Amino acid sequence: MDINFLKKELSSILSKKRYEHSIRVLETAIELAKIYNIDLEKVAIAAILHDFAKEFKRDELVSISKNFFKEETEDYLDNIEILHSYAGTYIAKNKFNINDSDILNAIKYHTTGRKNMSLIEKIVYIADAIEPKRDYPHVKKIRELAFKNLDKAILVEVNNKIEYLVNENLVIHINSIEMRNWLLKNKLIGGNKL
Ligand SMILES: Nc1ncnc2c1ncn2[C@@H]1O[C@H](COP(=O)(O)OP(=O)(O)O)[C@@H](O)[C@H]1O
Repeated sequence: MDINFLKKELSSILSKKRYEHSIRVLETAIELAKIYNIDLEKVAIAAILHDFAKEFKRDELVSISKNFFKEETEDYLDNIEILHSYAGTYIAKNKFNINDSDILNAIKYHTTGRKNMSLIEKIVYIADAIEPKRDYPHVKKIRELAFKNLDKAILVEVNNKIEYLVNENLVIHINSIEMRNWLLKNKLIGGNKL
């Protein structure tokens, strides 16, 4: 798959701001993929396409979700931030003929994460959270951790995200809770101290 072709397609559909974010996520994901020995092409495709549907209209996101991801999205149809990940997966599969489940899952779970995430899913998830222009409490620490201990970085990130969602009185996607419990339960973080 030609990454430059995907970049061009993306630039024609996204605002400059969101397109540039996607490029930074791509670059960050590639850096991480090199450290963690993950297929660079797969990571690149998932990272460049992760936000393809971010600026789709609500109606379109709801329609794709209802038609193609009915059970997975039925509790979240009013949350377009969640739906764009599913719509992105749909586009990857149907517009770009991507059938690789690693790539499709990395796009699908980039916002919420999930339990039993693969390495490529983790890399795209955390690259989205730590790309160089991200600026929120603890981002520096999460960025440093990502290059040393991916699971620990994700745990700190999801703790942070959950705290934000609670403070804003927003729904927390069940996949994020399950991902957090999974990381803790499997002691993937090597000790409890953060
Ligand atoms: N795990 C989650 N559960 C529920 N809502 C979420 C979750 N993650 C993100 N969101 C929703 O998406 C919004 C943007 O999330 P964020 O990760 O900051 O996206 P962006 O990549 O656009 O910066 C949040 O304000 C929240 O409404």
